[in-house]
Amino acid sequence: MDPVCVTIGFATLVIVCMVYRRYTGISLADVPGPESPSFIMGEDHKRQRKVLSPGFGAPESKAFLPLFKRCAESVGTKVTSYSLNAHQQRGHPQMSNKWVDLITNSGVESAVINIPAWLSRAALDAIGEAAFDVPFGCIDNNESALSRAYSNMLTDIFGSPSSGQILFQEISKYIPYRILQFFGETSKSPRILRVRDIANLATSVTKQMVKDKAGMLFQGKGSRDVFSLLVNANMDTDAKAKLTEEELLGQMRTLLIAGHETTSTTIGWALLELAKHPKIQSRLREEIRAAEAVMHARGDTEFTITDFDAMPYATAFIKEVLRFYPVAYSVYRCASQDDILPLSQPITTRFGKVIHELPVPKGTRIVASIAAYNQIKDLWGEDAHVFNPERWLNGTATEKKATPVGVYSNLMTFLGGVRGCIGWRFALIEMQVFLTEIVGKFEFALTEKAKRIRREACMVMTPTVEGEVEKGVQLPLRVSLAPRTD
Ligand code: HEM
Repeated sequence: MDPVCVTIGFATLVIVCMVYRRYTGISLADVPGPESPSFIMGEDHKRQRKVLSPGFGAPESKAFLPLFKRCAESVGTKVTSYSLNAHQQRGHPQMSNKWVDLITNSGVESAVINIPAWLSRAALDAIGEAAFDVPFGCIDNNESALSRAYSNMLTDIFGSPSSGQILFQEISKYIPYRILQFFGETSKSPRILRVRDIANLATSVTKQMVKDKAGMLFQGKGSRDVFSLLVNANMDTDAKAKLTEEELLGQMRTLLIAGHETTSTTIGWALLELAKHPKIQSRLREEIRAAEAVMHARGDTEFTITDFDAMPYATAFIKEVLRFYPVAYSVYRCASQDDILPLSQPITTRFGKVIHELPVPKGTRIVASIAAYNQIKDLWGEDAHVFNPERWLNGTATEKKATPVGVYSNLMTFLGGVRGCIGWRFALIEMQVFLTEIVGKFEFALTEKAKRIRREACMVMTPTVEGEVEKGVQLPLRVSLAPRTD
């Protein structure tokens, strides 16, 4: 079916459809926990979303800019615009500083770095501090329990399922939930064991954080992290709408997962495109350098959101990365009621009938492809299948769409409607900060393995190497220090 058909009326679908709890089997729900917003439906979802929203507004997300910068860059960054707590003021070696060490110790002025292994930990540190005000220290210690638990998590659990596993997922919808739950709790399958380990660790980490947080908030010491805002919003909510402790834990576990793997993987794909396209890389770096010069001229040492907004090429590049690599490539829904979906363009069925609307009977399971929508030629131009940031500058992608969708730039990457990504601003700022920091400092080139990178569908679109899929997430790029003329 033409992708247009899949996506027409997408926004309507999002509103009328519910997350189909068991579509992907029990394992998915068990990672963030059944009480997480991703798996809650209807009124409960509305209630949870209302309490969570104050933590993700534009000012709240912007306030994390210095923190993201610190997680991306080197020791002892001077934090200016956001008053960090004692943990956060403590400078510790961060990602790009460690890369400089690897390059200088290599003896050949460049090093092959497996990018996701670093970005995932840096993003985990960022979400730890931004969402919970807790320094996880994953960049410093890749042997920490959290680093180990999340390393290769998605490929281990969802990557390359066997025929038997696909069959099981399919028939699981006919198995009563309690039996599935029992299976989840007792199975010795390596994938289910992995889910149980992560779920247990996430529960114990989040429980401890809730305990610490409750104590601090009780003493009036809460800060501006998302969880403090969440707990405060929950306190102000009337009794009926309040979240239970289980729900609070579910929220935190969801943020841990939704908030780091998505953003770090997107940044990884961005670096791959830069390695593939040296001209795009140079142009982006030139714009970063020019913006640095402006920033230094006014006596600042850090970019502000206004600086990022004044970088048209960087903005176009990030939009193109989000279009070309929507890491959450599909969403899964089940119609909660009969509906009829109007089509903006008629389609011809297999039997030659031209139809202008699609009937969607209650119970229909829908896999809506975000990746397909983001490459519709009618919307993005004839070269929609090509990575080309220029489309955002020359008008192909910037024209006002007849049916605007999504929360950002008509892209479906963060979805839209009542279940759209709550963390999209947060993700965008994190990407701006990480990319300007690392592209300003480092140059990226392809390695032989990077020429064999494939998109692995494991809930998040992750990079693996063709012929080495069993090794999990890999994106080895050759990294050297970017030349400076100033
Ligand atoms: C590039 C980065 C990201 C992408 C592409 C992305 C994409 C998405 C998508 C497509 C959904 C809808 C999933 C569905 O309904 O099946 C979603 C939901 C969600 N995202 Fe994101 N996300 C990103 C980053 C983040 C970050 C940084 C956070 C938090 C700090 C976050 C928190 C959430 C939450 C809590 C939900 C569930 C919302 C709800 O059901 O009400 N995401 N995201």
